[in-house]
Amino acid sequence: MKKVPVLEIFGPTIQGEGMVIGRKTMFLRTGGCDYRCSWCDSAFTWDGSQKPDLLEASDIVERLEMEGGSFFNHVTISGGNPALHEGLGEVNRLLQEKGIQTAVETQGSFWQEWMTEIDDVTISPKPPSSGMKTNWEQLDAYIRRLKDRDTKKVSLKVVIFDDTDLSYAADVHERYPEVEMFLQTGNDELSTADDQWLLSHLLTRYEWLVEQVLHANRLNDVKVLPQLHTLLWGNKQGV
Ligand SMILES: C[S@@+](CC[C@H](N)C(=O)[O-])C[C@H]1O[C@@H](n2cnc3c(N)ncnc32)[C@H](O)[C@@H]1O
Ligand SMILES: Nc1nc2[nH]cc(C(=O)O)c2c(=O)[nH]1
Ligand code: SF4
Ligand SMILES: [Mg+2]
Repeated sequence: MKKVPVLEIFGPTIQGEGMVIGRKTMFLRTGGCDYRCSWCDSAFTWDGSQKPDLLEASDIVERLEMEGGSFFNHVTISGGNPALHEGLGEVNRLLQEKGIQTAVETQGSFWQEWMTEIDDVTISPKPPSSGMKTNWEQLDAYIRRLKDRDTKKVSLKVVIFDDTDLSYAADVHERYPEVEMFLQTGNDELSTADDQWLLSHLLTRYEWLVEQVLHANRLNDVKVLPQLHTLLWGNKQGV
């Protein structure tokens, strides 16, 4: 079995973003990413500042159960880019065998067959402010393979920092009108420890984003969200 580089396991907490926002969940965060987003809030997964543990699927599930006890039935797999790791297929299988639902967060740049088995897939293509480029044909194929699954769901989530990002989000929405779409406030203050100040700063940015969407006729069928966990706990890791 292929081992998985694990950066952190934490929870239960609430899912702070996107399609299952507010849901009680555990987090499994893998190490390594094929992107280098300028504003990545999880750069510790790829910049060498923190070292992952290489773990077997059964050990990962054991650690989730040690951390979460009997207080969870949902696990969110994030990173880094979890889609770099074949071994997560076995983790997903073991969790679902126990009746635990699964979600994944990925930018959609790498494919794994286990992706089709995940209950809630969030694909988060990166807008111009990130400095990354979208491969549209690759994204087309990704969404095609995920959107017609029976009881399992897929959504798109674009983080917005400025007007150019908004226009990119409208392009994404027009290309995949049938996929549920979320716009998320970008956090441009990743190093402050002043939670009260950050809260009001991010709420102001959320209000700006809402205003923009209200007046954008290419964005009539989207949901606009803040990162709830950042409002509650600031830039703290592992929450
Ligand atoms: C850290 S990424 C890990 C999963 C995957 N690499 C991805 O980008 O989708 C998880 C989510 O956090 C978002 N994110 C990263 N940095 C952010 C920031 N500074 N403000 C708001 N959202 C951010 C990403 O766009 C993504 O939707
Ligand atoms: N509570 C909480 N919700 C989240 N949603 C997406 C996260 C991520 O880093 O992928 C995240 C996270 O790190 N914490
Ligand atoms: S794709 Fe995700 S983890 Fe990778 S650099 Fe961008 S935000 Fe960070
Ligand atoms: Mg995060």
